[in-house]
Amino acid sequence: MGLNIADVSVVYPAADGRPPVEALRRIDLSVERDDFVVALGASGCGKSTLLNLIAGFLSPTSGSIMLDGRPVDGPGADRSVVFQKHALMPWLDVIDNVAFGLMLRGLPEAERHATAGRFIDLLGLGEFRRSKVYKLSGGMQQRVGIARALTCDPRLLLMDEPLGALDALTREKAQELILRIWHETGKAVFFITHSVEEALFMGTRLIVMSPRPGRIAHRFDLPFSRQFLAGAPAREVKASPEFIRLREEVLRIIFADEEAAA
Ligand SMILES: Nc1ncnc2c1ncn2[C@@H]1O[C@H](COP(=O)(O)OP(=O)(O)OP(=O)(O)O)[C@@H](O)[C@H]1O
Repeated sequence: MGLNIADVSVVYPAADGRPPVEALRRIDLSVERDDFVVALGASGCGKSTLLNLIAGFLSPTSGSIMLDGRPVDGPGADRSVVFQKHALMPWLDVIDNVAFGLMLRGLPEAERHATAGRFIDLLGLGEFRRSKVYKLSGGMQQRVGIARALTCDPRLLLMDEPLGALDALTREKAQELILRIWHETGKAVFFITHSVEEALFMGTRLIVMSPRPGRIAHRFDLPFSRQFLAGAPAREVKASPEFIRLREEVLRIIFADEEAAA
């Protein structure tokens, strides 16, 4: 069970005089419950295309995508997406932003506020429930976006560079928070980042993609998030010899792709 992507290719058709783009070629990937799969790779290697396929925003040109044994043929409540730009509604307060998906499902206010409140507390935003989101910092707004995604109780959380716009310190704190929440809620996660350090720290599995055509070029099983969740300080994990060795190995792969593309 879980997500199963089998032999998936995507070709964007020719448009406006531009030739077709083979964005993904023959992708095989499974994401099980409790997996935290991170996708990393040079710009244009198809990471967002892959996420959009899983979200059901896009259909594959060939191949199949199954979630819990059923074909993915459009967006669904079993998947939630968190983007770098959080697309919150600035005129609503935190709780109504977080409860928005539940409102669309027709749940009564008391019920949706009770559920939303649990995730607001989990994300450390309890005292800001009634604040308008435009008054919050970028990091807090991103936490509102994550709480909103979790409130819909998806099987799979899809995150497209969710921390890319945050400053370094807030980003590290947010990484740790997301790992704790992942651990507590047992969600499967598919996470895109451009940061090698973030990818290594957060994933249980890492796929490194290569461009033209987009494909999975390398796969790694990672121990670091579990070391952190078992009590090791994050900076200590990120400074360990094994972490640094893998970081250099992955950086070499990505630099080689960037140079080949230049
Ligand atoms: N709607 C589209 N029509 C045509 N080509 C597209 C479309 N969307 C993406 N592409 C092309 O498909 C390839 C993969 O794009 P995609 O955005 O999935 O890569 P990415 O790895 O997410 O890139 P980045 O890291 O820059 O966000 C790129 O060559 C891109 O230009």
